[in-house]
Amino acid sequence: MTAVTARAPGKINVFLHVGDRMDDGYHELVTVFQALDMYEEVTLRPCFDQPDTVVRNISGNDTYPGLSPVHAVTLKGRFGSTAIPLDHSNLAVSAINRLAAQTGVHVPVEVEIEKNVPVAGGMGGGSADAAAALVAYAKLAGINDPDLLRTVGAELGADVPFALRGGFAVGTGRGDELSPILSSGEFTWVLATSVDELSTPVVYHALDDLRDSGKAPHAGDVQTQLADVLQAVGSGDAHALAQVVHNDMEPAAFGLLPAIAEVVDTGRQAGALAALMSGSGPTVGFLVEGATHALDLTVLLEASESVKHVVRATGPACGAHIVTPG
Ligand SMILES: C[C@@](CO)(OP(=O)(O)O)[C@H](O)COP(=O)(O)OP(=O)(O)OC[C@H]1O[C@@H](n2ccc(N)nc2=O)[C@H](O)[C@@H]1O
Ligand SMILES: Nc1ncnc2c1ncn2[C@@H]1O[C@H](COP(=O)(O)OP(=O)(O)O)[C@@H](O)[C@H]1O
Repeated sequence: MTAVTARAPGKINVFLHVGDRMDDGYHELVTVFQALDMYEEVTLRPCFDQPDTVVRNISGNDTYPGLSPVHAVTLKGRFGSTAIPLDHSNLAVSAINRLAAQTGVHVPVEVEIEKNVPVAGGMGGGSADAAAALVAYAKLAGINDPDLLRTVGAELGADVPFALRGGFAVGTGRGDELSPILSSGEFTWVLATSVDELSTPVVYHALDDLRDSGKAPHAGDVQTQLADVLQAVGSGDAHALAQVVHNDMEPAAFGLLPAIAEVVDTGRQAGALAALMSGSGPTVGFLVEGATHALDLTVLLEASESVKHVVRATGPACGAHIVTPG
């Protein structure tokens, strides 16, 4: 049995409408995801040579009382030096634990995660780690059940089903109920990551507070806006999409981190077709016309003190898939 590598994409929400908080604490979303060609890569190396008696359940929690198939976790890649958990709460480890527990198939592995999506930036890097780990473990363990991967993915996080699917899709419910959208074109983004991080639940709570205190409007009817977004996506025209991108979380995130609004202004003044915070932020995506436009904008954004990295990406990109063996 040889090593298996799978990739899963980061994302930007080109449209993010946040409904009111539901009884389970989650918010009902109507979002349009676009997968970007920045991929997390998860490699699983079987390690049968290590005797079972020394296998430790690195999950060490009550949910998976059995031994975890995961012996070790390492990180690499452009964003691999960022602090993320390497225990049972790592989303790739959690994905493997859940899939092994659900299927009863236990293949001992070492996990390597190559992080190419900015961490805690609203671009779904952790969700992509989970999606890639699910696909890689399924391949290694001979589990041929896409529905099970989707179910386990949704248990791990609302964004995981989209990382599995990729492309363009409307997400409803928690964002995990997906309907694919056809698009005829390719869109180019320049993404400015922040020197600061934002926690997703903190931004959702801040939006609730703004709404409860009357400082932000409660969610209204979304159908017309959504129809416009679907038409723009279908046209493949970046100028058309630029007119309709929208993110309800922006006022909450800008309140928590005013530097995001400054970065948005910098990109707008530099001629971006549109400026849009990705998900719960703080990464800002700028829609551009193509490579030359992207380069000009990159130079200007790199001069901003609030910007950590500037990354170019195009979408739509494909969902989680096996890279090796072919
Ligand atoms: C905001 C979005 C937009 O795509 O993306 P990110 O900014 O995280 O990338 C998502 O809704 C994030 O999805 P994901 O990060 O997978 O969320 P989860 O792990 O399931 O949930 C983390 C927390 O976010 C809040 N949450 C998440 C989804 C949702 N529809 N309503 C919520 O209120 C809840 O407080 C939950 O406890
Ligand atoms: N593989 C992972 N396992 C567990 N946590 C992760 C993983 N990758 C990132 N994180 C953590 O999850 C949180 C959200 O990160 P991430 O998924 O990158 O961003 P976002 O939710 O904003 O799209 C951060 O606290 C980050 O440190």
